[in-house]
Amino acid sequence: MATQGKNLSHYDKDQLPDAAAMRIGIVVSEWNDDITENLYKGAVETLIDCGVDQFNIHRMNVPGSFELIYGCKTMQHRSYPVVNRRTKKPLDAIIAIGNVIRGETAHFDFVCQGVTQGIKDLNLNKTRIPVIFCVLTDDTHAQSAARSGGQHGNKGSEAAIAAIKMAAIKNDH
Ligand SMILES: Nc1c(NC[C@H](O)[C@H](O)[C@H](O)CO)[nH]c(=O)[nH]c1=O
Ligand SMILES: CC(=O)[C@@H](O)COP(=O)(O)O
Repeated sequence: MATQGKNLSHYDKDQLPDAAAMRIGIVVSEWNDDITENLYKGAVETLIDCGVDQFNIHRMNVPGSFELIYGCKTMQHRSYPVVNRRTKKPLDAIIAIGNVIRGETAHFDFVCQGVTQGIKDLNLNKTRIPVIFCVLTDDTHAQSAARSGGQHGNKGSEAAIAAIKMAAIKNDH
């Protein structure tokens, strides 16, 4: 089902695992920040609505979507200082937030392919911390706006739900 057939912000809290003790990292690209900030807002609001403590949500900014790979890897390996200094416990999941909009050249295709493959690879490494793909790859700004708090909901909210579900899988195995 394409996004047009569903609302990205719809979820049922009663169907989710307990997220009260979860620690979530969010890496945010600064390219198209009008879109990525809305995605971040949607993700944080949903995480808190589902029981995640706001002090257990850790943010990192990177220049563009291609740098999401390095930023998420840094968080995974716990070298990032923001990870809970007191408990020194690793994160339970990471959300990668970006927005790539097609331009005049093939750069769009290479950035999208690179980020997709890079984030896929991060889900295969030894840290076992899942990285959620919250990268809008659209032909127009209007499509991105519709998916970051517009008529189709907010992909940031969808990513927050995925992060909670995957964190539970990580912690149960
Ligand atoms: N055109 C977009 C980019 N391009 C920048 C790359 O992501 C990267 O930062 C640069 O190539 C340096 O390594 N990034 C986006 O996130 N969105 C775009 O639309
Ligand atoms: C995805 C991009 O890097 C793209 O927005 C850059 O635009 P252009 O292809 O016109 O240089």
